[in-house]
Amino acid sequence: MTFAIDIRNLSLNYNDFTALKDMSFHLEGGKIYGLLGRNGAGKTSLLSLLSSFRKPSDGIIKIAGEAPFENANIMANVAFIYEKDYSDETEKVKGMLESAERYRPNYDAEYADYLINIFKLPLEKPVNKLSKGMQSALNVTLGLACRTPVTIFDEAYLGMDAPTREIFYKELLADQERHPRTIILSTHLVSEMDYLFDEVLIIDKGNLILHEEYETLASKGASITGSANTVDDFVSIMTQLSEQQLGGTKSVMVFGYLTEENRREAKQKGLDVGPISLQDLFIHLTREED
Ligand SMILES: Nc1ncnc2c1ncn2[C@@H]1O[C@H](COP(=O)(O)OP(=O)(O)OP(=O)(O)O)[C@@H](O)[C@H]1O
Repeated sequence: MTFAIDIRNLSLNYNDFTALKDMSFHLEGGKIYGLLGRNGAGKTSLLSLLSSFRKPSDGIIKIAGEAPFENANIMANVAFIYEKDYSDETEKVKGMLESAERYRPNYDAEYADYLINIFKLPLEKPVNKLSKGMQSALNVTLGLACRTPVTIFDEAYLGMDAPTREIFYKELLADQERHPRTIILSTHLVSEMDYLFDEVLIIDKGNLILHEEYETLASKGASITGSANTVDDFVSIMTQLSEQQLGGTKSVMVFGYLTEENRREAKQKGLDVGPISLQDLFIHLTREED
């Protein structure tokens, strides 16, 4: 089951500080959405609104056509997985799984056992005695096994080592294939996780500055390299993200779709056209002006 998400003119204020500004977007659901932004951009603020942890200051949130705040029907179908403080959590891993099974209608106990096994989590250990990475693996296990129509992972990998993160990514893709839902992943590990995303949203200082399909985005930028004058001439009408020059050779990153004709022209002029990564785009789109 997948739920669509509709956000219209959404704002969130913390007293006199505006964390989210007049944000609007639509997620049709059934996909993996990557949510990117610099520190303090507003990712957790947005996700906590979607998860009904907070009420918007202004604007409308609709999940499956309904406002989620204090709406038990919607809240049971949205899971928000984030780095919780488990220092006082004396419940055993086993007990946490049992609570999830009681509360979440789509919970798959067999799949949870499988994940506990591959993450090597001890069922009989109290949660506050687990290492940080193990606590994250438990969170991810609950997030995946609950199979909620909207599942939100807010930097859920924190503390996990690289092999454990790999297991998480692999399981996420495999389970999404079997049981498509609306998954939102907020992350700073852009180059490590970009292949997971169907669509990408970038937030900067409380504004949504980009929402694109990952495939479109990947073809939307390019690096143009060659002799400085020729490069300057070629990119003069394009949106330029950054440039580097070494002697007479220059490389400019541009944002925007290059047509077949553009590419032919570049080739004729002896210019190299290379891809740019989502990480490059992200860095340049959210760079502070000097
Ligand atoms: N409870 C709060 N009271 C006041 N300001 C807050 C509160 N929570 C967040 N903020 C502010 O709102 C802005 C957005 O914070 P948020 O946690 O949503 O950012 P983020 O994109 O998740 O950042 P990070 O990547 O560092 O986790 C920041 O300037 C932050 O200081």
